[in-house]
Amino acid sequence: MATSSITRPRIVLCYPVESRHFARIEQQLSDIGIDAELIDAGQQHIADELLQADIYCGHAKVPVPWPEVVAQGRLQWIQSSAAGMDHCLTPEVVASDIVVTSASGVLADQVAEQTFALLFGLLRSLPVFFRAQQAHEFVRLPTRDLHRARVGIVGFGGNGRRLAEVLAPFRCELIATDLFPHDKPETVSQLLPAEALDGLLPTLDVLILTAPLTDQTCGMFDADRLARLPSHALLINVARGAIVQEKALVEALAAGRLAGAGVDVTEIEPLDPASPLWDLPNVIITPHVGGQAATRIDDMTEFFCTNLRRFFSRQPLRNLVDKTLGFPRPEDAAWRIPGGQ
Ligand SMILES: NC(=O)c1ccc[n+]([C@@H]2O[C@H](COP(=O)([O-])OP(=O)(O)OC[C@H]3O[C@@H](n4cnc5c(N)ncnc54)[C@H](O)[C@@H]3O)[C@@H](O)[C@H]2O)c1
Ligand SMILES: O=C(O)[C@H](O)CO
Repeated sequence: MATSSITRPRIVLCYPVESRHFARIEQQLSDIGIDAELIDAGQQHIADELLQADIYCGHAKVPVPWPEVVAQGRLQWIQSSAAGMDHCLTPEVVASDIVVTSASGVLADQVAEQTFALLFGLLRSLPVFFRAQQAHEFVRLPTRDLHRARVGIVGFGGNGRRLAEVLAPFRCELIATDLFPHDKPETVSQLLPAEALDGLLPTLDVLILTAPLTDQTCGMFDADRLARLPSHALLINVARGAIVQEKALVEALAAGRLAGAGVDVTEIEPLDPASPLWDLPNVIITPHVGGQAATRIDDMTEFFCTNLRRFFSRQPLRNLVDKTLGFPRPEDAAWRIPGGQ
């Protein structure tokens, strides 16, 4: 882990903090006796600021000159304000000594609510009813329930676990798969290894994706895998678009081999206005807003404060990213500690 022996650390923030978040971080530093230079970079100055930063907390999707920043040798720690590390783990960062921590699970409440909205929107046929409403038509058709449904969750980290807590009271059966299938909570009937996925798919009514985008998950839902789902199944993707091959998804939905999809994320964002996904009647698209609810900045700031305290007292950081895996190992994940403290 990086050392905390910097004389006057320069901490650069690049996520949309308001003055109260800035003040909260200053207070945290003062509480632990650290005299630091705290800078709210904003996106315009991020490149210049990062060249002189010891610690960075923010999004990696901003134009960061990572090769120069890494070559400068000053940056010790990146606290990503995103859970997904796909924009942060550049080859230079991976090869460097820079410690990287993610926001895994930090946005779990927000993502669970988004998933809930997409799932119930599809189960209760809201796309059909919205269109009928616009046409002033009183259309009635059968709707579906969540209770008694079998719901698969792929990726059982911070988001998957919180989602299971939110859905369990509906008395559906929840079955999760994970690369590290440990610590099974009571919310799920089974926590299976990732390899069990293909056997699970034909038994599901709903499939929810909450895994990170990695070499292993990229494109993993191709036509063959989608075809394993029953034709009445619904697919919800609140993870990363590239986990699902969009062309295969469109074909499966259009042919009725899949009943519906709710996607907060797409292969390319923004989604191309010409994409056939827009016009499918059984699809709800939201523009990658799952983790964007207003409360996220408060939650992110609290999490950064926790890790700042741990960094300067040389305790292991929460959500330390295993750069080879592309996400934190379960033993370092914030979800293992209530409140992530
Ligand atoms: N829609 C949004 O706005 C939004 C918000 C936050 C996160 N995300 C996405 O959701 C992902 C998950 O977020 P999180 O906070 O739960 O992260 P996390 O790191 O806490 O959890 C990811 C889990 O997926 C598991 N996993 C990895 N590879 C797998 C595989 N091949 N099969 C099954 N499981 C696998 C990991 O072991 C881990 O338990 C992020 O990586 C990010 O891409 C999207
Ligand atoms: O990964 C995340 O936290 C969200 O998708 C925002 O990038």
